[in-house]
Amino acid sequence: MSANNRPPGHLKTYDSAFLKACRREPVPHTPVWFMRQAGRSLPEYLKVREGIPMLESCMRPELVTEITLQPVRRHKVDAAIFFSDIVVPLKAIGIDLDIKPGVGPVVAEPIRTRADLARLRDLTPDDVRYVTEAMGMLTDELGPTPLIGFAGAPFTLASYLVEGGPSRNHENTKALMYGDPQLWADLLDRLAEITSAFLKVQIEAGASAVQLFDSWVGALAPADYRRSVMPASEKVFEAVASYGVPRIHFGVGTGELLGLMGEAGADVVGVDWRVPLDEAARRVGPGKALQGNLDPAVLFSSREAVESKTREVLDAAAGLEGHVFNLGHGVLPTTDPDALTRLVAYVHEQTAR
Ligand SMILES: Cc1c2[nH]c(c1CCC(=O)O)Cc1[nH]c(c(CCC(=O)O)c1C)Cc1[nH]c(c(CCC(=O)O)c1C)Cc1[nH]c(c(C)c1CCC(=O)O)C2
Repeated sequence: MSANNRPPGHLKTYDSAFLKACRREPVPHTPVWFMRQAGRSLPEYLKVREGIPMLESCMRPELVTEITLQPVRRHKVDAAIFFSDIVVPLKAIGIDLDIKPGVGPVVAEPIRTRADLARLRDLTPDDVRYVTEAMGMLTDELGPTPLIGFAGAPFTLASYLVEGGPSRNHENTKALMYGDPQLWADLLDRLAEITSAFLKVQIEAGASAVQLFDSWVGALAPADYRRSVMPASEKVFEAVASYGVPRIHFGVGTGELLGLMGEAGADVVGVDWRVPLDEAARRVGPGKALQGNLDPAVLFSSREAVESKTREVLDAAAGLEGHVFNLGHGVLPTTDPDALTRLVAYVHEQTAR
């Protein structure tokens, strides 16, 4: 895509360290952002969210704008992540679900039969006008700081829909995947359509990059991933390829899947803390940047320990084509926000070129 037909948000942010690292170009310093950087670790977040249910807060553009900007102001991270949730597009097409505090998304009537599939209708931009509106406000406020859009990947969304809520073993999901491969494929294909439409809305509203969260796909063996999940994730990446914005792909416990997750169509592969980044680069192969991968629990230890574990991540990343510093999963709710602010400064200082 040439410079003059890039989406507006992308144009202002094109030369940011974050987008350069995603494109594997030289950077002034290693860019940093944190999954779940907006949220319960920040007192200013708890204050503005008081009395407002999670899903409702995602539908109020002024509030979404404020919450998205909070960690950028406080920590000086190199990118903002849009404040929303992976279940927002499902809610928007009429699925009866809620996000229960301390639990996660809960679906009133799980999707398990062919008849249930009919409840997953297409998502149109009109269904999520509040997203377009919030992103417009945000890209104005953020100026040269990139805004990351995101969506849940088909497998992770299917897990919530089929189980009816969070699950340790994904037994109902796997029962469907192994027991009725055609219904499973049709379900994932439906979710790929919805996810693609949701990402397109965000890119057109000004997102400079998108992240596909396949948080729970690490529960699968590589052969099952390749056969039963990868085609749907590939469809999502393909659907947004022509925009030319970096596509990030992340999951937890995905050491054995990193190569395939890159192959699915990502420009940047997110890595949790279990695989060092140099080893992850060997698994992913050339032509992709990596994102990660400090253990979020490290932030509960001493300042010296945080710095030494961060140094380990930076050393392992030294030979990478492109590196975006992040945690290996989301910020834990009781993290000291000052530890995050110090971490951003430390990575910037250690990698200044
Ligand atoms: C699996 C998943 C979900 N949601 C998301 C994922 C993928 C990322 C991951 O692997 O963690 C993605 C997500 N959810 C949220 C964001 C906002 C942007 C950011 O990263 O700062 C993002 C990117 C806000 C949120 N989403 C949620 C919160 C907490 C709700 C609150 O503050 O009341 C936030 C800030 C709720 C939620 N929503 C979900 C869970 C598991 C929870 C936590 C439940 C709990 O422990 O209370 C589903």
